[in-house]
Amino acid sequence: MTLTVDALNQHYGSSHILRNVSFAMAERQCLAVLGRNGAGKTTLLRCLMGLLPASSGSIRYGMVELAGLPPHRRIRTGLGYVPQGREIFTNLTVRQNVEIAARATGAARSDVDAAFEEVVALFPVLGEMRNRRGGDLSGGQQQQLSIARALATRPSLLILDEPTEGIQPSIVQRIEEVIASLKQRIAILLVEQYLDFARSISDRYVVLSRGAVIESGASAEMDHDRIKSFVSV
Ligand SMILES: Nc1ncnc2c1ncn2[C@@H]1O[C@H](COP(=O)(O)OP(=O)(O)OP(=O)(O)O)[C@@H](O)[C@H]1O
Repeated sequence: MTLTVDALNQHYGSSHILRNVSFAMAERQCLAVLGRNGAGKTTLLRCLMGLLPASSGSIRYGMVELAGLPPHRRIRTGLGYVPQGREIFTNLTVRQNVEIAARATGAARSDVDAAFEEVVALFPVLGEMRNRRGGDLSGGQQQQLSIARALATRPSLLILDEPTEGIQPSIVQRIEEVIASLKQRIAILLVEQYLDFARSISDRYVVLSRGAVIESGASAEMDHDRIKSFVSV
């Protein structure tokens, strides 16, 4: 299914944050969203998920208009979300975190077991830690759990907000491998500070600056130095 964002605007009070943001991404495509801190990337993702109300504009996924739908309905249409800062349930076990996500999409018990085994195949550490509380995991393990939880809803479009931010290098590599392995099976919308990874994994990119799309194109044709000048502080 195609995601089509058209003339999306968002305000925090009187601050106009997203300004007529428009882009489209095809089924199974990977889109990198680039931009400096404060450019509006997280705000864009939260609007896509329905966690923040957009002021105007359209977000269509396939035939469904998402604008106005609550987050759980967007998840049912196929959107999965890995928020910045992970936001796992710290008092629940690893297994319960995944289970809650799987059940949110109406999965039966056997599907929940299958969903858990699938994410353990991607992130073996989560199998070893299945009975630990989320809050007792390291930051990198929590990030893996956050990705696992999003995958347990079986998304056709996975939206990730800086999944490798502040994570130790060995785990960054595992996370990058998993994202790469998902590519071409599902669509991926990735906010990523590491330009090299963003460029290598994505098919297309958009650059946000002060809440507006100022550049977009095919990642293979990305001019590294030019884009770097847009995204570095
Ligand atoms: N709750 C809020 N109330 C008011 N303004 C906000 C709020 N959250 C974010 N903003 C402002 O909206 C703008 C966009 O922020 P956003 O977090 O979307 O940027 P970002 O590109 O994701 O940056 P970062 O990489 O730092 O997360 C910033 O100017 C920020 O100060």
